[in-house]
Amino acid sequence: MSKIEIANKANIVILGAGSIGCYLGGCLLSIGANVTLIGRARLKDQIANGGLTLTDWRGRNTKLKPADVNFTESAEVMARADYILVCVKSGDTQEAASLIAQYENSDPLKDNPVVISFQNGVRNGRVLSECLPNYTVMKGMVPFNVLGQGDGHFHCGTEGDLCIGDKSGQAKDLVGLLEMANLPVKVFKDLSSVQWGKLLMNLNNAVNALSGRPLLEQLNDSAYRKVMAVVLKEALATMKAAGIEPAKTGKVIPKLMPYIMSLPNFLFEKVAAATLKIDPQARSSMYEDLALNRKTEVDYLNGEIVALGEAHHVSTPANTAILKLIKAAESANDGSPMLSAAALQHAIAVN
Ligand SMILES: NC(=O)C1=CN([C@@H]2O[C@H](COP(=O)(O)OP(=O)(O)OC[C@H]3O[C@@H](n4cnc5c(N)ncnc54)[C@H](OP(=O)(O)O)[C@@H]3O)[C@@H](O)[C@H]2O)C=CC1
Ligand SMILES: CC(C)(CO)C(=O)C(=O)O
Repeated sequence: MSKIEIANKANIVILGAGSIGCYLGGCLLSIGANVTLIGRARLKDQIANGGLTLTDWRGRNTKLKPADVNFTESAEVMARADYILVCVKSGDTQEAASLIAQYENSDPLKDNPVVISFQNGVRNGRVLSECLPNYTVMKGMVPFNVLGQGDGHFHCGTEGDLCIGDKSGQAKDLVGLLEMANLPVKVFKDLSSVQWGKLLMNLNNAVNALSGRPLLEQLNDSAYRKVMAVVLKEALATMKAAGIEPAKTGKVIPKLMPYIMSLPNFLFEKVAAATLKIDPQARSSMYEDLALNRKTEVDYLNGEIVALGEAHHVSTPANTAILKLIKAAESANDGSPMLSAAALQHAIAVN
């Protein structure tokens, strides 16, 4: 079967059309794949008015007309899906799973759809599997950053290949389509170590959100990096105690990450020049959550490290402090607190 035939055949549903959902779904739509986005009215209206625009740091500039984007608020389309890409925030996974379950065995001629979690954190795949025992559930990992720019425009500001844990080859058609849409995919038998590796990178989400700075500016500041070095050291210690081996998901091997973060600027620039392909405007998804007064995923990122530390008797004061600062920012409902690196160092007791 040709890729175009596959494109016409596989029925792909994106559950949670936000930054990642619209970007993945929009890229797939741009090659003619059969995709429906399930999301909220506010985005439906934006897309109905001006369509969907996808840009990236390499110069992608894809514009989809309103009529070319199948966007719905109704979950009913899942009854006919071959693939469901779960792109909601971690706190909404349980509800997403319940919605999917409502359409179990809808089509007597087809198997239940393959469900793939394209979410951060290490729990979502498990939550979906537990709620959907009669489905094939796969873990996915999105390495790049996507930020909504308003008016149905989503910009991808960093590089990296998508990853999928697929031991049965059932994601083959989807992988073919993603690659055709210029979204390269690495397929693994088991994605757990990749997810723990990505979690290490995502520990910067909170620091970035608290700083209120673009990622590049924050990472180029040695004082913010010093905070990250401590956060990462703690995380690596908890993982070691738990027998978890995080995979390298960026260009640096995990155990070197705290050392790279501790380098002075002139050395960091040399070492990181090849690794920091970050658009000057890119920010973490947690920054976006604070800016839009939404609940963040901190419980599934730094909170995961705190929980792992508790379970394995490793103290995690820096991650605990960061977790508290994010919770305080969530309660304040006033966007990023724009904390200086000195304030963060003080909070996590770095001297
Ligand atoms: N943005 C990024 O750069 C990256 C994000 N990720 C991960 O990807 C996942 C998605 O993140 P992101 O795209 O930023 O999140 P967004 O908040 O931008 O998108 C999720 C969307 O799903 C909607 N939603 C939630 N539940 C439902 C539902 N039951 N039915 C329909 N729509 C629903 C949300 O609406 P509402 O807000 O109203 O609930 C929101 O619009 C997260 O786990 C994140 O960590 C990974 C790599 C990079
Ligand atoms: C791509 C990255 C690491 C950017 O911070 C991310 O996963 C996020 O923003 O949630």
